[in-house]
Amino acid sequence: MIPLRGVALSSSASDDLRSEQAYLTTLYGRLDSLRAQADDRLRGILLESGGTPQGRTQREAQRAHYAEQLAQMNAVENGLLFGRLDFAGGEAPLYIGRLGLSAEEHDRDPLLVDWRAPASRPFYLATAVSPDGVTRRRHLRTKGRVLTGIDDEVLDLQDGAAAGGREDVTGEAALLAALTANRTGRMRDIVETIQAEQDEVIRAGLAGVMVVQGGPGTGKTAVALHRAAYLLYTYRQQLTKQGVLILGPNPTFLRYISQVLPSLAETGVLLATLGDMFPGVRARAVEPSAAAAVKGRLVMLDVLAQAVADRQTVPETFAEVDHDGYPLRIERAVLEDARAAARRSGRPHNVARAMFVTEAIHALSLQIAERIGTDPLGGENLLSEADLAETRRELREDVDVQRALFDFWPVLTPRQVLRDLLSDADRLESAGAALTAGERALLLRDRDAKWTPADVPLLDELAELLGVDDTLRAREAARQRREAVDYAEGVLEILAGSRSLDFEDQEEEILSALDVVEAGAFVERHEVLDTRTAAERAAADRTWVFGHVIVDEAQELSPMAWRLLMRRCPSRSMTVVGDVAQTSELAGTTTWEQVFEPYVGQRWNLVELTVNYRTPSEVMAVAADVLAAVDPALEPPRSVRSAGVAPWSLRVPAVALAAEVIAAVRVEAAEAGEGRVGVLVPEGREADLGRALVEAVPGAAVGEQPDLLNQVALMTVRQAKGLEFDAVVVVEPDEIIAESPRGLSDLYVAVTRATRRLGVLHTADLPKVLSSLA
Ligand SMILES: Nc1ncnc2c1ncn2[C@@H]1O[C@H](COP(=O)(O)OP(=O)(O)OP(=O)(O)O)[C@@H](O)[C@H]1O
Repeated sequence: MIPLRGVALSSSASDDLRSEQAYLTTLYGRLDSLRAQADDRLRGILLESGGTPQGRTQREAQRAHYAEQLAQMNAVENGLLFGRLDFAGGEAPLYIGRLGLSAEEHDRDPLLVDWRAPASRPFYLATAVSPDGVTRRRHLRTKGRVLTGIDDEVLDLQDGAAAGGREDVTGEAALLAALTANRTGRMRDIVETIQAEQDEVIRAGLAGVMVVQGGPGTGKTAVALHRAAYLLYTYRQQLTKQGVLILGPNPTFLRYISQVLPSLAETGVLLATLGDMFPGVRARAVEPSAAAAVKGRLVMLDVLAQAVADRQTVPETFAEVDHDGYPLRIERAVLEDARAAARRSGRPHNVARAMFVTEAIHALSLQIAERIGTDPLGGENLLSEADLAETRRELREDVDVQRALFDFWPVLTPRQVLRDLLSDADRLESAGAALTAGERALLLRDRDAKWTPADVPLLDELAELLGVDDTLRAREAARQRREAVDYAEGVLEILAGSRSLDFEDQEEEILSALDVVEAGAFVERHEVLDTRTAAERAAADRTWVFGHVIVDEAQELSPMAWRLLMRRCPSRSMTVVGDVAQTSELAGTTTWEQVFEPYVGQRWNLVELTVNYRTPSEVMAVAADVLAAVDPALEPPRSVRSAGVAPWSLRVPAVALAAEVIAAVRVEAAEAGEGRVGVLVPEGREADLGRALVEAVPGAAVGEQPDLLNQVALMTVRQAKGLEFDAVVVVEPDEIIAESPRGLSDLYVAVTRATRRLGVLHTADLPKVLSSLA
């Protein structure tokens, strides 16, 4: 590192700084002029109006293009340039940054190469042993538009060894600076210091399922996000249209990672939790994990199919309706036949309904024919085919008949079926024969209970089982269009009216809007163009098929949740990152084979990340004991650094626990300085300790969605999934273990959240797995 101030610089170092600063200034100059150009063009487009529908579509596409360009250029204002490669043999150096820039359009020698371009790859991969033609890798540090420092790595075996460079990391100084910086409550991008094993994952091809297994802190989340940016850059056309989905474990986590893609100038990605995956539902309620576990099992497929079948009913013996002044008996057998025919069609419930109605009406029309058309002389029925058709039409239009048939085979929505099922013990018993009585009891809840994330795959499955009757959809679309045309006719009438006022004393014929356009065409011209991005449209459409799906903390997803995701990604172009040692959810997985075998057989790739960038070695030594208890076969990831601070534990009297938590938070907050402190507690203590903490430390973040921007946040381990803090205080580890059959994994998650300091507060004996802290 060459500091700018404080230490006298050698003349060559200060020359370097001066010339790199000059280059940086040139880059910003170019960025400014491109930004001004895009801004001008955008303004021009916004001022235009009218034109043909095609013209408007083109204009809209241009508007979106320039708006995106501007957003991208604004996003890279900070950290535009961060690297330089020098090559052997006098080749011109390459500058690497967040965006590609050329002096002129289509210039072959770029001023700045996008970090995702193939040419940038040696910046992440070249080593002294395998330099790939690179003689020097330079990290350039900037603040705003000012260069603040330079780190050089000479990729020469001898010089590298002399400088004590490590072979296992690239850009060591820049990496350590990033890893030891205070946390801010928002994840930062790692584009300047991506490591070789991470780069392999980020730049893997688009096709197929790639599973990235790695212990805590190995950068799985970071890699997943950078991979999204890489894929969007490399396969832009395809992915901009279809969109990329990133699924994270909870809203707090999504907020935590929300800045990373925008800082990489990518915004077209849908970030969602499982609870967001059914449009119109924001499933946020918390339920006992045992209930979620039942909902996550594939046995629910039978339960749901039966719940739908149970809505297709028949009367005990018959039902009677009034038709055309006569009582009409609808026999059980008629409905049974109609039901059997509709079920045999194999169509979803709402689609098969039309067949049920047709069959029932056909049978009823024969019944009527028998009553009124029987030939007293014993000949053929007196009603002609046309009479029968007329009878069927009358039956079809008879509101009483319609209502009766609706009751026996109603149009259903997923929400209605699931709500009815989960709030009615009888329905549950009937549909849930495949469950035990205990499991059914776990599912039973109030009718007005709020949706939980585990409900979402069930809603999605029901949507498949129920289907949408296209004739109903077409009827609704036709109705909307009729309304629009009526409205347009109204508008055109007003125009016609104004003509007679304005021009009544003029001789020549003046064409009004009404003369040149009929209402239908008028509607077409004024239909609103869908200007939403693929991500926005995908969020609103349950059947949207994504170009690529990235799943984080994937070990937590249940088999039912995987079904939902696979439906959203029939191409199976997926990146799945997780750690089977950290699984908390009872319905989650502890082996990846189990997840993918049913969908892709053996056709998935497993990549492992092995270096822990988050947790220092002192903390990781504690975590390794916990991991050994989870599964002795699992290897802890290797810490890339030590923090020089020993983890601590403190036994406190039970009555003083809250006071001790507060005291520990104060000490840790002082130690953390600008950094963040996380207090991780058992679920059973969250409310009480949260209350006590907020009273003593105003502004501390607690509750369902703690705001991580606060310096101190208290939460359960489940909420802390994927997060990190400079200092972590784990409270009552034995209770964390006891709270769940996966309690040891939860404790493993808890002790691996710290980037610097770890402390444990306990009132009972320390659990054996933490005995190294005693
Ligand atoms: N190459 C890198 N350069 C700089 N920082 C990195 C790098 N790789 C990872 N990190 C940092 O290490 C920390 C851990 O990364 P991340 O959260 O992605 O790990 P993870 O594997 O998802 O962990 P967990 O399984 O605990 O959720 C983050 O602060 C991340 O920014």
